[in-house]
Amino acid sequence: MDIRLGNGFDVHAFGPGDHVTLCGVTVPHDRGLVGHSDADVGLHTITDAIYGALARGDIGQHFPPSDPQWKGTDSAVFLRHAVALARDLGFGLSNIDCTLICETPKIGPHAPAMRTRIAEIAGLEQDRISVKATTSERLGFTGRGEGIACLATAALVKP
Ligand SMILES: Nc1ccn([C@@H]2O[C@H](COP(=O)(O)O)[C@@H](O)[C@H]2O)c(=O)n1
Ligand SMILES: C[C@@]1(CO)OP(=O)(O)OP(=O)(O)OC[C@H]1O
Repeated sequence: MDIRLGNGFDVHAFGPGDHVTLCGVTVPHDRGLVGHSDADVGLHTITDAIYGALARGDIGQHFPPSDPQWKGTDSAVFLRHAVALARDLGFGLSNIDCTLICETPKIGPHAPAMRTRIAEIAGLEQDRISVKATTSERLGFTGRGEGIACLATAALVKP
């Protein structure tokens, strides 16, 4: 059995808006997230973790921020691409663990919907997907409420 682990990390800054999109779920908020795509920092991080496990670059190499065709794109497109690449290389996803880092919005109430949405996009059972959150105790850029950071790990298995 061939087991691969990958990690991901991403950050998006807050900007004007009335919601954020996190792990495929719309969360009402007093600000939005700035990005070339829909700025879904959760899905970007998970996507990068899968590319990392496969040693196939990162999200910006597959979907360059300079390319206008990705403007405003639903980040499900990126995650589906990474999962399909894994399958093409003979790997299945074993599990995903993701931690969102922000003071606000509160993630806990939305975590079940986020797990459901990631499961739909990735074609994986919900009990193989974890969405967690932490503040940074008001320290640093996340602590000052300047943006949201995310960490993720993905495990891939080739039988
Ligand atoms: N944006 C967030 C941040 C945290 N949580 C939940 O609160 C718990 C306590 O956070 P600390 O940073 O004080 O450890 C954390 O374990 C999460 O359950 C959240 O839902 N949304
Ligand atoms: C998702 C992409 C798509 O162009 O753009 P952004 O939404 O800006 O996100 P980021 O994580 O900064 O960069 C990766 C890009 O691939």
